[in-house]
Amino acid sequence: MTTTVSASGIGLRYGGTRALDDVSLRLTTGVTGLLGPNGAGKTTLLRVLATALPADRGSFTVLGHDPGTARGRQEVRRRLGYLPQTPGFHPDFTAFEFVDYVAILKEMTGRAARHREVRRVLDEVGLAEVRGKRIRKLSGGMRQRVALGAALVGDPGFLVLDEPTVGLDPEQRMRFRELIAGAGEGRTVLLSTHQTEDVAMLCHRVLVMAGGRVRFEGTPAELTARAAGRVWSSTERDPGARAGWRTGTGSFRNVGDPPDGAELLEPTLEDGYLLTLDGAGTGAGAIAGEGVSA
Ligand SMILES: Nc1ncnc2c1ncn2[C@@H]1O[C@H](COP(=O)(O)OP(=O)(O)OP(=O)(O)O)[C@@H](O)[C@H]1O
Repeated sequence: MTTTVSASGIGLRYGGTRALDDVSLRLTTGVTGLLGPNGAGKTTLLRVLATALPADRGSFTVLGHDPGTARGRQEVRRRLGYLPQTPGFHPDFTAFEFVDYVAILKEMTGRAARHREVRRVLDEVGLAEVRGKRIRKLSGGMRQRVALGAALVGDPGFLVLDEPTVGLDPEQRMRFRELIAGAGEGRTVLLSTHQTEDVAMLCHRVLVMAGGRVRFEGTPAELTARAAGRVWSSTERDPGARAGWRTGTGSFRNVGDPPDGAELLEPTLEDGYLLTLDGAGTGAGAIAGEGVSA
């Protein structure tokens, strides 16, 4: 598959904090998931790729354009849709007014064509009926859809979504996943999330970051396969497990290095993710702390 976005050796520090450390990646058309614990550098990476924050070192290209030059940056921005972690809504705007405002910022100056585009994206995210409602009157799920609609203005080839499903209930999340999957048809989408199910259900590729570095890049199946033979069931908590918890059936589910003769279980993507963090030497404490119950 053709590479649409590629980055090489990206580094960025905030004072003494190394937020990105030699990050290289390649994206192709479709939805790529970006997983990582709090503070891994996900938002920083997305902001760099969205040209909202300049990196200290390294380079990247988006759809053949190099944002290292003023001209290239403008070309990248024209092809970019960005849904930030906290979209800056004005709550008294209607959904239509907000998306229209974003369309103006995206250089759409012709009023009639712009309004057609605003109606098109609000339709695409299923908000045609409520486009005249004020944003403060909309549910959290609808607000996120307004933000996605705004990101889709101008039909961008590269869509950057920073934790768009956070705080949504399961039904809204499912609805949002459908929209992201639709948006990923023919587009390059980079989706930062803490939800491993988002990645398992939506993504054709996944990146795992920890401590500012990319720790894994591959398919969801390859990430899951990292936990093959490393998840097992036991009646008592296994002290050798990296993480273990009592499940609803009363038995323990353990992740780590199983003892001989252990009853192995089918791994999930989350197991592969946890073991990847453990291998990175950055997540072991968190994994044990969160996962183990006596
Ligand atoms: N504006 C800032 N000034 C100083 N340090 C920052 C700033 N933004 C982020 N950091 C630090 O940089 C590191 C990476 O943060 P970043 O927000 O990119 O991580 P993240 O993976 O998106 O985390 P989360 O999942 O919590 O959103 C963290 O150590 C964070 O505390």
